Amino acid sequence: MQTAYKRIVIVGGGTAGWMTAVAVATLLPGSEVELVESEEIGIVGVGEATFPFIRLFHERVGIDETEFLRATNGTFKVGAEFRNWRTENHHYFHTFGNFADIAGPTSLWSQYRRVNDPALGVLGEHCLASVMAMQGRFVKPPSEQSNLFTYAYHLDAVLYSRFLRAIAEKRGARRTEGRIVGATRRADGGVDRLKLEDGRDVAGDLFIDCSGFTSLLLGRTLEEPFVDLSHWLPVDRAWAVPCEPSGTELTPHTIATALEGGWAWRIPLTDRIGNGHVFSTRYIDEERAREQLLEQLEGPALAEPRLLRFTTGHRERFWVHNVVALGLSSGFLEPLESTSIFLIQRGLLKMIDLLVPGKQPTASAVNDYNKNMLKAFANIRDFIILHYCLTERRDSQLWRDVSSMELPESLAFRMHVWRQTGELNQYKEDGFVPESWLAIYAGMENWPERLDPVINEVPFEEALRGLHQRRDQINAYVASMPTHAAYLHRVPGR
Ligand SMILES: Cc1cc2nc3c(=O)[nH]c(=O)nc-3n(C[C@H](O)[C@H](O)[C@H](O)COP(=O)(O)OP(=O)(O)OC[C@H]3O[C@@H](n4cnc5c(N)ncnc54)[C@H](O)[C@@H]3O)c2cc1C
Repeated sequence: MQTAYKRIVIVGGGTAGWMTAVAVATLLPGSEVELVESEEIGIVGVGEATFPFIRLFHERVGIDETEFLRATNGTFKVGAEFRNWRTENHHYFHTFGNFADIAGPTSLWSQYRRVNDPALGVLGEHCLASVMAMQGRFVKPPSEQSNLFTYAYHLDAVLYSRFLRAIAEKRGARRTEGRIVGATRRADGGVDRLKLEDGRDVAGDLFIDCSGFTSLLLGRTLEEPFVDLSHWLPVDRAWAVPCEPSGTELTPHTIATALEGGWAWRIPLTDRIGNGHVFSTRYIDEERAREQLLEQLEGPALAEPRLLRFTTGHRERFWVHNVVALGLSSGFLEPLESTSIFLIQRGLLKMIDLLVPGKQPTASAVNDYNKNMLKAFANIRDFIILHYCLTERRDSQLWRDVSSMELPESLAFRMHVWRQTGELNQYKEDGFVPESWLAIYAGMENWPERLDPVINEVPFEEALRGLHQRRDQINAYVASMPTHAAYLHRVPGR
């Protein structure tokens, strides 16, 4: 049985558009799927570091990992390394791993703080995935111990769109080439049909707006207001350029290096390194930002750097009438934690779950969808701001401003609770798990003012021995793993 929306039209063929086409063609059998895109306009073509949710998405839509890695020159990602964020020459890891217990008498971080033994190194050395990143090694978690850590990927964004397109078309999605110049509305305010430049019309029952920053339907046609977040997330430009790999170790993680007016990314693929400098024109001009990026490259540039312009923020609502926006058309919160593709996949699967066959989603279900997406954006917004506001750098205006700015109330409250009580379970929600918040707090050396006395239930010597043992076990396990490059060579067809 098909859903109330027989004809589903997708506007745009970037990562968001083709992911949507695959999901709709696979999970909503009986729907007619048409994707309209303009080759002349092209796609944003960045977005190459991901979040572990991508694996769940691939599983739901039946995408095979080996085929995906081969098609996208993909590599594995266990997290990110943050360089120079707290102070210059300081670095830490935020990986998709755990730190054993995070509350109660055996809380690992609390015992680590309590025993205060310099020989134990930084807290990251007690997290398996972070040690894998530090040593450039990778294996998938054993299936019986999948709670040890999880992983995501780095991918070539252009190849990923192509790969998804081939799958979507094979599963019945139809592609229409053409530039959309407008849309006609129904009596209830929804969209009736798209108008193409050459005079053709594309009619639909449900329109998924994946048109990128132009937000053709939700922004331009329906005029849904934009919530500007640039007072908290001031970056507004990025230079992006691939370069040849230098022959150094293929890291199983992204690197984000803080600079004078923003930060630079390094994303390793099997054939090249993706680089970018995300910056704010309030603090550095475009030319200087371009120079800083080129100075950082570890190998010859493979193209001219490309400039991307954006404003951080999102639409007030994401699903209005018969239009749902996914991807950049719905909003963008800067790429520091690789959350944009995650938000697309999350919104997409939630939308599909609401399209119950034979029923129109109720107004309250749509309302819940909007609230839920708003919350997801707010949580990620807070998590990204955390990386900036804890800085101890005062060497340029960007760092002076972000370290003294007024924070969103939700974040200020969380940070207060952490400092006062060491409580992390308040972070149990979609997206970033408590361990992620702990990784940033620990990495930035931001600790609670006192430790919960309950940890004294464990004798001091026992706690100290336990920490040393765990660290030794992690080191021995990681030493037995292949390097990330060697592991990738085992992917068939490489
Ligand atoms: C600097 C930067 C770095 C990023 N890094 C990451 C990252 O590491 N990880 C991550 O998860 N995300 C990242 N993102 C976000 C990520 O790039 C996007 O979420 C992802 O690529 C999806 O883009 P999209 O499909 O929404 O838009 P686009 O790729 O821009 O696609 C828009 C589509 O709409 C079509 N279109 C637009 N107007 C018309 C028209 N008038 N007629 C017909 N067709 C039209 C275009 O042709 C295109 O096909 C980054 C973004 C930026 C800007």
